[in-house]
Amino acid sequence: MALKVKVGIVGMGQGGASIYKTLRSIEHIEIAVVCDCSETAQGMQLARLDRVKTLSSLDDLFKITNLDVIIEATGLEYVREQINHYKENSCVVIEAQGANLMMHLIEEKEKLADIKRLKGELDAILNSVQEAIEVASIDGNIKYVNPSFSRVTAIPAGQRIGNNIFEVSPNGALARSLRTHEAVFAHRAVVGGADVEVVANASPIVVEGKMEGAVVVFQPLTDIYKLMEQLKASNRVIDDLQTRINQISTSSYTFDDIIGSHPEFESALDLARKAAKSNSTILITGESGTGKELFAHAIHASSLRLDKPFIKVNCAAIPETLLESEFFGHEKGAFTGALKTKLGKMELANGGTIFLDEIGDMNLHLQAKLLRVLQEMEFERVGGSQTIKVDVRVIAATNRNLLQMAKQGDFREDLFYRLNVVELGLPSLRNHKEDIPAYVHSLIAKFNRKFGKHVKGLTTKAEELLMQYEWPGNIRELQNVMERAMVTVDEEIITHKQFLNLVEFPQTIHHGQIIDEIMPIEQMEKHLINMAIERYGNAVEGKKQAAKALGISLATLYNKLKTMG
Ligand SMILES: Nc1ncnc2c1ncn2[C@@H]1O[C@H](COP(=O)(O)OP(=O)(O)OP(=O)(O)O)[C@@H](O)[C@H]1O
Repeated sequence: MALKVKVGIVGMGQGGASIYKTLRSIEHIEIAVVCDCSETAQGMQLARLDRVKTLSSLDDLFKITNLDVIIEATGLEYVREQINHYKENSCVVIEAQGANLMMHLIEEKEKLADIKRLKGELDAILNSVQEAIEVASIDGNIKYVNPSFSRVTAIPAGQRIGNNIFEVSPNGALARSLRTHEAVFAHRAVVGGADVEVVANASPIVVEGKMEGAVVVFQPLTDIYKLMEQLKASNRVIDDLQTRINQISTSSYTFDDIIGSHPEFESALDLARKAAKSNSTILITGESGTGKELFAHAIHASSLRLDKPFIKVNCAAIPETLLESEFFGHEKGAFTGALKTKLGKMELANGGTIFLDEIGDMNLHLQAKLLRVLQEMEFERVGGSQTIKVDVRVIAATNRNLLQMAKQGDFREDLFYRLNVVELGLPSLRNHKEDIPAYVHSLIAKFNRKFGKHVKGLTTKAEELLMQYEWPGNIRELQNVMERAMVTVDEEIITHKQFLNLVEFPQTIHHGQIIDEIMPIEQMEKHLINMAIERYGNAVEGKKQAAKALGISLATLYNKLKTMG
């Protein structure tokens, strides 16, 4: 441990107290004793708080040995004389004036240490910043450049410092700021003495209200361009992710949402549940409204891919010209309007399931491409050359007879067999009418919630009516009819009249039955056509006979069936 200087202070009024305060913070000084004839002197109280020895008489002070220094802070002649007379020989006496000078020196030294510390910090900052910095005095004399200045301009500090900015870079931001005494922002210029184009900001350096010089901070344009490129690339990634997030959906239904216990329906459910666990491609067939999409959702939701995307593509709804790009995505500029790269549904579905609804409406060209994807799980974006590999499970659905279409050349036979690994045929509602009460029950609960009603059920006659009807639109049609009935009903029980009064609701006409309600002719026509198809069958031969029975040509029947949907 370093030896401490032992100090005693005599006179602890204002002057002595301030000397005391300065000395007590200095590490190598030990204030051994303080002395004042007044116990209440300002410095005496301070010393007592610090547990420093306090004395009220000089006689006691002289009894203390080994003091290195006595500071005389009373300013009184006789006190000084006494101290000089009685002190030990080795002890030095410093008078208050001298002590004050010493304090001043100590303070200056500490300020200097502060400045040095600040300079060290500033140096570290200036050396580490990426921007180039140059400082000049008011007459243009270059005083300082940081390491980045030399990196950007390739001019070593030694060659730059000492030059005059008005000579080496008269048009730069630094010279301008020195001339105008104002800050200069985003100034583009070529650094004098180097061939580098930069963007600079300069500011005057003002000390106590007086301008003493200026400082310039600049970056080469290439750095800025690089940053802009990086920013653009990041934005592209963000855009792609955004598009992904917007487009990715997940399945919304599970098997729990599917109602139906008729044996024919139940066996379809069984097959779907089993197929869900495998990775096989599934072709769901069935008339419109039989629940094909609902099944596709449920299959995805109980497959191993459930937390991956479920992407639906309605092949009939997308214009043929866009189908390929919707499917496989496109590169920026692949065609007019392709302003940016877009991921296709196939890529978005990666890891999950793609549901190809109305697959029978896909054109032959795309069918060929789809076949390749199914076989190799790879494709290229429209306008792109990079092959993209994916892992997608395909569920396709159609209400058309794909096999027949394949035979007529309207659908690729090889694709049909690829899709038809598991064929899941959903029965028409008229083939499992026994499930109607269960559907009705669940629909009443659903629409009670939706419309805030308290409907409890149907009259027997109303239920009979629903059971008699053939439901060409299947469960979707039943849903629509129930919704309309629920909107209009005011009672708690829906009667058959409720259904008859619904304009759109077609009435069942059995063979030989007399029509007792007036209805629009168009509606009547629909019934007759349905009746004929029902009687003679939906196959081409059946339709020929139906047309004959209705007294119209086969083409007219097809047209009418098309309009009826
Ligand atoms: N078994 C069922 N249980 C409950 N709701 C069903 C059932 N089947 C179908 N639905 C409902 O009927 C409506 C039509 O079903 P979905 O859209 O799945 O039929 P689809 O066969 O895909 O029709 P389309 O061929 O016209 O696209 C949906 O609102 C669906 O939730």
